[in-house]
Amino acid sequence: MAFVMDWVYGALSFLGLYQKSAKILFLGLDNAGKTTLLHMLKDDRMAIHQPTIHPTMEELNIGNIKFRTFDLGGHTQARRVWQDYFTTVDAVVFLVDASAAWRFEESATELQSLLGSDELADVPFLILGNKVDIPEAVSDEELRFQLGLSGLTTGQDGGDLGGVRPIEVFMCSVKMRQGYGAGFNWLANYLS
Ligand SMILES: Nc1nc2c(ncn2[C@@H]2O[C@H](COP(=O)(O)OP(=O)(O)OP(=O)(O)O)[C@@H](O)[C@H]2O)c(=O)[nH]1
Ligand SMILES: [Mg+2]
Repeated sequence: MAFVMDWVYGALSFLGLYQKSAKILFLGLDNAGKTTLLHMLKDDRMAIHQPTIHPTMEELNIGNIKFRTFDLGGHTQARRVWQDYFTTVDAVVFLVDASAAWRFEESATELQSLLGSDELADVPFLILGNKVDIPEAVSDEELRFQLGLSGLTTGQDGGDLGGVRPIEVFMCSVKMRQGYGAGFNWLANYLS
């Protein structure tokens, strides 16, 4: 909880300087935890959600800063509309269920196609390996390897990359309120 609040205030002071509203897409396969994360950020509680069928826009208004988040469904048919949301995106948060090894290949395919998209060429990607509370969840290194990200990530310290597109993996458990705060803190470094 403290971590999330740290992120909120950290990101706010950062974004506040620039009077910006950030448009953030939450993407990833169905069942990865996108809607759960969004509502944890919004309401700070774990709610049960139906699979997302229709794209949902949520505005997180904190202070005078507006975060516009787009939660898109992850099942195969819903993925077709992802690209309709790519214009003027400030960041992509891509969730992966780190405990579902049988879906890593499918997840890697979707992620690599997003990374290769012209419209998202300069957009920072925060990749969250979710559900580390489940014993079957793989390690950070294993997930990077499975997603084809070995050697492509830019470092968790959030430093200046001299124009290289920021990509990083953070392991987390939305359920346990762990790990994603650090990920958003990292991302805030690259929202200008
Ligand atoms: N154990 C565990 N379960 C989680 C965690 N985060 C989400 N879940 C569960 O994962 C399931 C799917 O979560 P959703 O948030 O609906 O997933 P989604 O990515 O929005 O899925 P779609 O809307 O179908 O694309 C739910 O049963 C959540 O309770 C976590 O950190 N740990
Ligand atoms: Mg959903």
